[in-house]
Amino acid sequence: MGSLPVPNVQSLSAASHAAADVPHRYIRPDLDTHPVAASDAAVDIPIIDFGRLRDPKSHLHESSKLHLACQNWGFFQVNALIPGSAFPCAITTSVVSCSSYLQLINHNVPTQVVEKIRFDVLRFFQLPLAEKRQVAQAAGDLQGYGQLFVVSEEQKLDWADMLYLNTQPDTERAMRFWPTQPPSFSVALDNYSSELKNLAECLMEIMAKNLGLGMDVVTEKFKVGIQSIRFNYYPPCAQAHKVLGFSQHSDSDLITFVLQVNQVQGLQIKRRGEWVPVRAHHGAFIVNLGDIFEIYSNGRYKSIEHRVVVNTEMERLSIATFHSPKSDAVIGPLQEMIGGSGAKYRSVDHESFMKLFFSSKLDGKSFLDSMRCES
Ligand SMILES: O=C(O)CCC(=O)C(=O)O
Ligand SMILES: [Fe+2]
Repeated sequence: MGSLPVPNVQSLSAASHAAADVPHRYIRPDLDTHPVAASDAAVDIPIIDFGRLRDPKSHLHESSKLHLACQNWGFFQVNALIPGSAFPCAITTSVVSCSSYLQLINHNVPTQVVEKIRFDVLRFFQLPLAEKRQVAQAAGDLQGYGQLFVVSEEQKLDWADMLYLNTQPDTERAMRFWPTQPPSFSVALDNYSSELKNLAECLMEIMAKNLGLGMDVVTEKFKVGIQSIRFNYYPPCAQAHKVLGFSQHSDSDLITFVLQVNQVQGLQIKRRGEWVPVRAHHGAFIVNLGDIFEIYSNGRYKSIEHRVVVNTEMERLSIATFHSPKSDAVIGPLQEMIGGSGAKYRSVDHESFMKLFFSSKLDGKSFLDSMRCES
């Protein structure tokens, strides 16, 4: 697997003060042709209360709201702020539905766990390049500091650097890629990883039940087998409107949680042919379903196409946490989901699925399209 070596974008950004300094491999001439909705397009955020989801008296009502939102969009926002507080206290989740997000409030992921990883990742990317390179990707490896999805010398490149690590199970951790600076990074990441795994399993259980699946399927298919975390660093760019921080793609996994580390927006989701900016609240998790969820549900819940734009003045940072089934799982429509219309996707083993994903250039949902059965 692995990715072709490319320049460090943080250094490029520091060196390219004028528009003409941005190398042509990052410039996308067709970017203007993709319509972008006004930045106030994402309004009316419906709220799902996680407490109400767990309360037998209100569960039915809340989970049917969640189901509708998943069916229509498959995009969530998990907000860690309570009104009037300078610090996040309770995690709230919102799901983007047809014209809105949906928020799930009252979820108790400890504030300090979120704040600690946010603080440490900022400190990591502020280190001098030589120090960050202590955990540089090795040739042929996905994990470490560098880039992913670069498969040819011709393709356009993303204006970003990243650090990618396997975090669950412990046996998948390659500690040589875990930063030792700042010194608290590993503990902060370990804590964050466990909390997010629990949160992912909680939400997936409710979603699977909403699809009519029994506890046996939940245990077999919706437990987190593999979790990996990608720290994204998008430096400012003198030609921000001509580059992308992250090419359009859908995630390959079951469910992803994105934490925007600082207050610079940039994530956009595709809705009815238009790119819609996602306004992440401070301390919010943005949750989206990945391709495996779409395949498992035989297309009832869809993964969502998204991309990241960058800023002329300010850096942007995010942490994306991916949850996939166990490595020996079969990735294909669940028997219970196939129904009369037949399987819409092929079944493959998880390893082949991941190899295929990481050896492709990111291009919208084209990877998932390659998994569709001929009709
Ligand atoms: O930076 C973001 O907001 C999104 C990152 C993302 O889509 C990813 O890491 O897969
Ligand atoms: Fe993504």
